[in-house]
Amino acid sequence: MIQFHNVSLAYQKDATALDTISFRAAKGEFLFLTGPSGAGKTTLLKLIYGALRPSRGQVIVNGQNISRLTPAEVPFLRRTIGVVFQDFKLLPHRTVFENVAITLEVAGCSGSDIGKRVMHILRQVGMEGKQGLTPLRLSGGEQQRVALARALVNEPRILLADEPTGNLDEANKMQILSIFKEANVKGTTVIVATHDRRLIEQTHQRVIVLRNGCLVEAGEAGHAEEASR
Ligand SMILES: Nc1ncnc2c1ncn2[C@@H]1O[C@H](COP(=O)(O)OP(=O)(O)OP(=O)(O)O)[C@@H](O)[C@H]1O
Repeated sequence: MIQFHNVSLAYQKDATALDTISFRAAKGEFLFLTGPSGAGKTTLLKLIYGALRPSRGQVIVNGQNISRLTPAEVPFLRRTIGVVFQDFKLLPHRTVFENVAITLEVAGCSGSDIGKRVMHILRQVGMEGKQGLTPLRLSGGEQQRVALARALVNEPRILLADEPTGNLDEANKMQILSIFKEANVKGTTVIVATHDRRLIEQTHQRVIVLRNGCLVEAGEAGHAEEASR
């Protein structure tokens, strides 16, 4: 499902953010991406959803080579990937409902379908009753849940989450983690970038460790045969 072959990424000449990274994530796998600040976690996620193209090597997502996608093909790739950004990227003047509905509107769903699905996912993340508020009236943790709802509402094939529990207390962290697990059980491939060692230890999932742009540990592939397809 996701394959990196000797991938390097330099934002500028002589400033390598990722250096010769190779790994595979199988369909339906759940893995953590960790490493110190500046190690390259966000950069790696950006390569998966086509926001960056590798300077060298190949990134293959859903069987497509990211470097070969035309600008018109990128939105189709993105519709299969839900992303929870580190800074949430919620639209400040739209309501919670509208922020989540956007994913479905872009995918061309009908109005009544959108209403049902948005309310269902808002219930799942514990945000029912707050659908009419704008993000500025929400706490950091609530904004994080809305970002998660927006990423999951279209039942993506891949979920990428960048520090998704940063602002949360322990109880809320566990709730978010259980939402990830539920999506994963339904078949979504989940990649979570985090500094949170406790979160990683509690879940016993595969861990990829980056340091200074290099992959220093890739864990065990959960579904090796599927990964090689
Ligand atoms: N847009 C950019 N232009 C230039 N350099 C960048 C850019 N974005 C990131 N970098 C550099 O690339 C390296 C990797 O950054 P990245 O954001 O991927 O790290 P990270 O592991 O996600 O860090 P954090 O845990 O702090 O979010 C860092 O040295 C960073 O300074």
